Amino acid sequence: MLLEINGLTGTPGGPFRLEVDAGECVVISGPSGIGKSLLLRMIADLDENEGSVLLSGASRNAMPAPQWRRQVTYVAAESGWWAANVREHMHPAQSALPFLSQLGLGEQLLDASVSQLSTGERQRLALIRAVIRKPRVLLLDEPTSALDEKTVLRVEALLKDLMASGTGIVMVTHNEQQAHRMATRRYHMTSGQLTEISA
Ligand SMILES: Nc1ncnc2c1ncn2[C@@H]1O[C@H](COP(=O)(O)OP(=O)(O)OP(=O)(O)O)[C@@H](O)[C@H]1O
Repeated sequence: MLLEINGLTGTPGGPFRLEVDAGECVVISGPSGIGKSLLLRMIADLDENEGSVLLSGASRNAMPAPQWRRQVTYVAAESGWWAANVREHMHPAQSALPFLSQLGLGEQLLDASVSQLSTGERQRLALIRAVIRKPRVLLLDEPTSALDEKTVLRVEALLKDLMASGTGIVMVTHNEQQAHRMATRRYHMTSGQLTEISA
């Protein structure tokens, strides 16, 4: 098993149990404000939590937090940027090029100022920024909420490529059609609990 979560508890409730195999996309849906983002943040160890989280059998507790987050990467619905230009966030910038093209973004965006990006550009660039670091698990929070339908499908195609190469994905989405297209397994979140539903 790629990611094994047991007894995870924190602000959004729990104990949560969740397993994600290599190449899987586990979709979590549920009412607004129920704690879906907080659950993803707990898995990435960004907020206080307790419980067992294993990556290929290795405990999260046995590695420094930056190393964990590099392998199990949270991509927020609204991304934070720490430098003025896009390029400064892409390491190495060259590796972003094929993804820019796949997601319908021009190369010149690498030299754009973050403050001038459209919401949809920022959303796709935040995903690319995460993907080029080759995480083993992606925790995606509403990854296409700002995108038009055609671009949503481009992002989904990229995610399916990543799944085919063994990446595990946990995705929070309110988009029912997207859940249907992407999910290998689905959960519904209600107050403090996850219930498996049919994919
Ligand atoms: N750091 C925090 N500590 C305590 N409560 C928080 C914290 N951050 C958010 N909350 C609250 O916890 C609840 C769950 O927030 P969360 O963002 O996880 O919801 P969500 O299910 O992802 O909602 P949406 O679908 O609207 O994005 C909200 O009521 C929110 O205000």
